[in-house]
Amino acid sequence: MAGEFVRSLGKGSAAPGPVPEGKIRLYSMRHCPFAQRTRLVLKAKGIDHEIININLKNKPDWIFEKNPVGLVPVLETSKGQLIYESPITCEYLDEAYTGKKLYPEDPYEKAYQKMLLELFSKLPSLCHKYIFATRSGEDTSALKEECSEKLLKLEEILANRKIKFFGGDSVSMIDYLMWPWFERLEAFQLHDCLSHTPTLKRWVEFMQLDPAVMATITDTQMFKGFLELYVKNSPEACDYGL
Ligand SMILES: N[C@@H](CCC(=O)N[C@@H](CSCC(=O)c1ccc([N+](=O)[O-])cc1)C(=O)NCC(=O)O)C(=O)O
Repeated sequence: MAGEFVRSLGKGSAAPGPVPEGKIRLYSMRHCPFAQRTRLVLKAKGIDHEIININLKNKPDWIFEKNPVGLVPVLETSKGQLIYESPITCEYLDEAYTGKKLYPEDPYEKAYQKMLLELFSKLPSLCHKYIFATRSGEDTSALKEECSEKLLKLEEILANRKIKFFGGDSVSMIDYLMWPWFERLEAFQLHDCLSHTPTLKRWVEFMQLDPAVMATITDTQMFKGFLELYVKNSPEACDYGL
Protein backbone atom coordinates (compact mmCIF):
# COMPACT_ATOMS: atom_id res chain seq x y z
CA MET A 1 0.00 0.00 0.00
CA ALA A 2 1.41 3.35 -1.04
CA GLY A 3 0.33 6.84 0.00
CA GLU A 4 1.23 9.85 2.06
CA PHE A 5 -1.20 9.00 4.87
CA VAL A 6 -0.80 5.23 4.84
CA ARG A 7 0.69 3.34 7.80
CA SER A 8 4.38 2.62 7.63
CA LEU A 9 5.92 -0.71 6.63
CA GLY A 10 7.95 -2.34 9.36
CA LYS A 11 9.98 -5.48 10.10
CA GLY A 12 8.58 -8.57 8.41
CA SER A 13 6.72 -6.63 5.71
CA ALA A 14 7.12 -7.72 2.09
CA ALA A 15 9.37 -5.52 -0.02
CA PRO A 16 7.32 -3.45 -2.48
CA GLY A 17 7.40 -4.51 -6.15
CA PRO A 18 8.91 -2.52 -9.00
CA VAL A 19 7.94 1.13 -9.44
CA PRO A 20 5.27 1.53 -12.16
CA GLU A 21 6.40 3.13 -15.44
CA GLY A 22 5.96 6.92 -15.40
CA LYS A 23 6.10 7.18 -11.59
CA ILE A 24 8.81 7.75 -9.03
CA ARG A 25 8.63 6.27 -5.53
CA LEU A 26 9.64 7.96 -2.29
CA TYR A 27 10.49 5.94 0.81
CA SER A 28 9.54 8.38 3.51
CA MET A 29 8.26 8.88 7.03
CA ARG A 30 5.33 11.24 7.61
CA HIS A 31 7.01 13.33 10.30
CA CYS A 32 10.58 13.35 8.93
CA PRO A 33 11.97 16.82 8.12
CA PHE A 34 14.60 15.37 5.74
CA ALA A 35 11.93 13.50 3.74
CA GLN A 36 9.80 16.65 3.75
CA ARG A 37 12.50 18.31 1.65
CA THR A 38 11.90 15.72 -1.08
CA ARG A 39 8.11 15.94 -0.69
CA LEU A 40 8.31 19.75 -1.10
CA VAL A 41 10.21 19.36 -4.38
CA LEU A 42 7.84 16.63 -5.65
CA LYS A 43 4.88 18.96 -4.96
CA ALA A 44 6.52 22.14 -6.27
CA LYS A 45 7.36 20.45 -9.56
CA GLY A 46 4.07 18.52 -9.81
CA ILE A 47 5.83 15.16 -10.20
CA ASP A 48 3.67 12.01 -10.37
CA HIS A 49 4.88 9.92 -7.42
CA GLU A 50 3.97 7.33 -4.83
CA ILE A 51 5.00 7.31 -1.18
CA ILE A 52 5.89 4.32 0.98
CA ASN A 53 6.24 5.18 4.63
CA ILE A 54 8.86 3.30 6.63
CA ASN A 55 8.69 2.46 10.32
CA LEU A 56 12.09 3.83 11.36
CA LYS A 57 11.75 2.39 14.88
CA ASN A 58 11.06 -1.12 13.56
CA LYS A 59 12.70 -1.10 10.14
CA PRO A 60 12.04 -3.68 7.45
CA ASP A 61 15.30 -5.48 6.52
CA TRP A 62 14.79 -4.55 2.86
CA ILE A 63 15.22 -0.80 3.53
CA PHE A 64 18.99 -1.47 3.67
CA GLU A 65 18.76 -2.67 0.05
CA LYS A 66 17.36 0.77 -0.82
CA ASN A 67 19.87 2.76 1.26
CA PRO A 68 22.89 1.03 2.87
CA VAL A 69 22.56 3.19 6.00
CA GLY A 70 18.81 2.57 6.29
CA LEU A 71 17.70 6.20 6.39
CA VAL A 72 14.88 7.99 4.59
CA PRO A 73 14.33 9.74 2.21
CA VAL A 74 15.12 7.41 -0.68
CA LEU A 75 13.84 7.75 -4.25
CA GLU A 76 13.38 4.74 -6.52
CA THR A 77 12.79 5.06 -10.27
CA SER A 78 10.95 2.63 -12.55
CA LYS A 79 14.40 1.53 -13.80
CA GLY A 80 15.27 0.48 -10.25
CA GLN A 81 17.70 3.39 -9.70
CA LEU A 82 18.02 4.45 -6.05
CA ILE A 83 18.82 7.99 -4.86
CA TYR A 84 19.33 8.94 -1.20
CA GLU A 85 20.56 11.87 0.97
CA SER A 86 17.85 14.55 0.94
CA PRO A 87 19.72 17.38 -0.89
CA ILE A 88 20.77 14.85 -3.57
CA THR A 89 17.18 13.57 -3.98
CA CYS A 90 16.01 17.19 -4.43
CA GLU A 91 18.69 18.06 -6.98
CA TYR A 92 17.99 14.81 -8.86
CA LEU A 93 14.27 15.66 -9.14
CA ASP A 94 15.07 19.18 -10.27
CA GLU A 95 17.34 17.90 -13.03
CA ALA A 96 15.42 14.81 -14.12
CA TYR A 97 12.02 16.48 -14.42
CA THR A 98 10.72 19.39 -16.46
CA GLY A 99 8.63 22.11 -14.86
CA LYS A 100 9.76 24.96 -12.64
CA LYS A 101 13.55 24.84 -12.08
CA LEU A 102 14.22 25.19 -8.37
CA TYR A 103 18.02 25.56 -8.48
CA PRO A 104 19.22 28.58 -10.47
CA GLU A 105 20.82 27.95 -13.88
CA ASP A 106 23.64 30.39 -13.10
CA PRO A 107 26.62 28.39 -11.73
CA TYR A 108 27.54 31.01 -9.13
CA GLU A 109 23.96 31.37 -7.88
CA LYS A 110 23.70 27.58 -7.61
CA ALA A 111 27.03 27.40 -5.76
CA TYR A 112 25.78 30.20 -3.47
CA GLN A 113 22.68 28.17 -2.57
CA LYS A 114 24.87 25.16 -1.77
CA MET A 115 27.10 27.32 0.44
CA LEU A 116 24.00 28.54 2.29
CA LEU A 117 22.96 24.91 2.76
CA GLU A 118 26.34 24.17 4.36
CA LEU A 119 25.88 27.15 6.67
CA PHE A 120 22.41 25.90 7.61
CA SER A 121 23.35 22.24 7.92
CA LYS A 122 24.34 22.32 11.64
CA LEU A 123 20.86 23.46 12.65
CA PRO A 124 19.03 20.09 12.29
CA SER A 125 21.43 18.27 14.63
CA LEU A 126 21.33 21.23 17.06
CA CYS A 127 17.51 21.06 17.16
CA HIS A 128 17.63 17.32 17.74
CA LYS A 129 20.28 17.64 20.49
CA TYR A 130 18.17 20.36 22.10
CA ILE A 131 15.11 18.09 22.16
CA PHE A 132 17.03 15.22 23.77
CA ALA A 133 18.75 17.55 26.29
CA THR A 134 15.41 19.15 27.26
CA ARG A 135 13.88 15.70 27.84
CA SER A 136 16.74 14.61 30.10
CA GLY A 137 16.54 17.83 32.13
CA GLU A 138 20.02 19.08 31.13
CA ASP A 139 20.96 22.76 30.94
CA THR A 140 20.04 23.70 27.37
CA SER A 141 20.99 27.39 27.40
CA ALA A 142 24.26 26.93 25.42
CA LEU A 143 22.48 24.86 22.75
CA LYS A 144 19.73 27.47 22.49
CA GLU A 145 22.34 30.21 22.17
CA GLU A 146 24.02 28.26 19.38
CA CYS A 147 20.68 27.96 17.54
CA SER A 148 20.10 31.71 17.90
CA GLU A 149 23.58 32.43 16.48
CA LYS A 150 22.92 30.24 13.44
CA LEU A 151 19.60 31.97 12.83
CA LEU A 152 21.21 35.40 13.24
CA LYS A 153 23.69 34.54 10.47
CA LEU A 154 20.80 33.66 8.15
CA GLU A 155 19.01 36.86 9.20
CA GLU A 156 22.05 38.96 8.24
CA ILE A 157 22.30 37.29 4.83
CA LEU A 158 18.64 37.84 4.01
CA ALA A 159 18.59 41.40 5.35
CA ASN A 160 21.83 42.45 3.57
CA ARG A 161 20.72 41.09 0.22
CA LYS A 162 17.29 42.78 0.61
CA ILE A 163 15.49 39.79 -0.89
CA LYS A 164 12.28 38.00 0.14
CA PHE A 165 13.63 34.47 -0.26
CA PHE A 166 17.16 33.08 0.06
CA GLY A 167 17.57 32.75 -3.73
CA GLY A 168 15.91 36.04 -4.71
CA ASP A 169 12.35 37.29 -4.96
CA SER A 170 10.71 33.93 -5.49
CA VAL A 171 10.97 30.64 -3.66
CA SER A 172 13.78 28.32 -4.82
CA MET A 173 15.61 25.16 -3.78
CA ILE A 174 17.48 26.57 -0.78
CA ASP A 175 14.21 27.78 0.80
CA TYR A 176 12.71 24.29 0.53
CA LEU A 177 15.88 22.64 1.89
CA MET A 178 15.81 24.78 5.05
CA TRP A 179 12.06 25.06 5.57
CA PRO A 180 11.18 21.80 7.43
CA TRP A 181 13.13 22.88 10.56
CA PHE A 182 11.57 26.35 10.63
CA GLU A 183 8.14 24.75 10.46
CA ARG A 184 9.04 22.71 13.56
CA LEU A 185 10.72 25.45 15.67
CA GLU A 186 7.66 25.78 17.90
CA ALA A 187 7.47 22.01 18.46
CA PHE A 188 11.22 22.03 19.27
CA GLN A 189 10.46 24.87 21.77
CA LEU A 190 12.98 27.01 19.91
CA HIS A 191 10.50 29.49 18.45
CA ASP A 192 11.81 32.40 20.54
CA CYS A 193 15.18 32.08 18.73
CA LEU A 194 13.37 34.03 15.97
CA SER A 195 12.54 36.95 18.27
CA HIS A 196 15.60 38.98 17.13
CA THR A 197 15.42 38.03 13.46
CA PRO A 198 12.59 40.11 11.90
CA THR A 199 13.65 39.46 8.28
CA LEU A 200 13.76 35.71 8.90
CA LYS A 201 10.34 35.93 10.54
CA ARG A 202 8.98 37.62 7.39
CA TRP A 203 10.57 34.85 5.29
CA VAL A 204 8.67 32.31 7.43
CA GLU A 205 5.44 34.21 6.69
CA PHE A 206 6.17 34.27 2.94
CA MET A 207 7.00 30.57 2.99
CA GLN A 208 3.71 29.75 4.72
CA LEU A 209 1.92 31.04 1.60
CA ASP A 210 3.78 28.75 -0.79
CA PRO A 211 1.52 26.00 -2.25
CA ALA A 212 4.10 23.20 -1.76
CA VAL A 213 4.65 24.31 1.85
CA MET A 214 0.88 24.43 2.44
CA ALA A 215 0.51 20.94 0.94
CA THR A 216 3.13 19.39 3.24
CA ILE A 217 2.59 21.44 6.41
CA THR A 218 3.15 19.63 9.71
CA ASP A 219 0.76 20.44 12.49
CA THR A 220 2.73 21.48 15.61
CA GLN A 221 0.66 19.35 18.01
CA MET A 222 0.93 16.35 15.71
CA PHE A 223 4.72 16.73 15.49
CA LYS A 224 4.98 17.11 19.28
CA GLY A 225 2.99 13.88 19.68
CA PHE A 226 5.33 12.13 17.26
CA LEU A 227 8.47 13.46 19.01
CA GLU A 228 7.20 12.30 22.39
CA LEU A 229 7.07 8.71 21.07
CA TYR A 230 10.16 8.99 18.82
CA VAL A 231 12.50 9.96 21.64
CA LYS A 232 11.22 6.92 23.59
CA ASN A 233 11.99 4.72 20.54
CA SER A 234 8.35 3.66 20.35
CA PRO A 235 7.47 1.57 17.27
CA GLU A 236 4.20 3.57 17.17
CA ALA A 237 6.01 6.92 16.65
CA CYS A 238 6.09 6.93 12.85
CA ASP A 239 2.33 6.25 12.57
CA TYR A 240 1.37 8.82 15.20
CA GLY A 241 -1.87 10.57 14.20
CA LEU A 242 -3.15 7.95 11.74
N1 LIG B 1 21.64 13.06 5.84
C1 LIG B 1 20.41 12.38 5.65
C2 LIG B 1 19.67 12.30 6.96
C3 LIG B 1 18.41 11.50 6.86
C4 LIG B 1 17.84 11.12 8.22
O1 LIG B 1 18.43 11.38 9.24
N2 LIG B 1 16.65 10.50 8.23
C5 LIG B 1 16.03 10.05 9.44
C6 LIG B 1 14.61 10.50 9.39
S1 LIG B 1 13.78 10.44 10.91
C7 LIG B 1 14.41 11.80 11.79
C8 LIG B 1 13.31 12.56 12.43
O2 LIG B 1 12.22 12.60 11.93
C9 LIG B 1 13.63 13.25 13.67
C10 LIG B 1 12.91 14.36 14.00
C11 LIG B 1 13.21 15.04 15.15
C12 LIG B 1 14.18 14.56 16.00
N3 LIG B 1 14.46 15.25 17.19
O3 LIG B 1 14.03 16.37 17.34
O4 LIG B 1 15.12 14.71 18.05
C13 LIG B 1 14.89 13.42 15.67
C14 LIG B 1 14.61 12.77 14.50
C15 LIG B 1 16.07 8.53 9.51
O5 LIG B 1 15.87 7.84 8.52
N4 LIG B 1 16.31 7.99 10.72
C16 LIG B 1 16.36 6.57 10.91
C17 LIG B 1 17.51 6.17 11.80
O6 LIG B 1 18.15 7.06 12.38
O7 LIG B 1 17.76 4.97 11.89
C18 LIG B 1 19.58 13.12 4.60
O8 LIG B 1 19.74 14.33 4.45
O9 LIG B 1 18.78 12.47 3.90
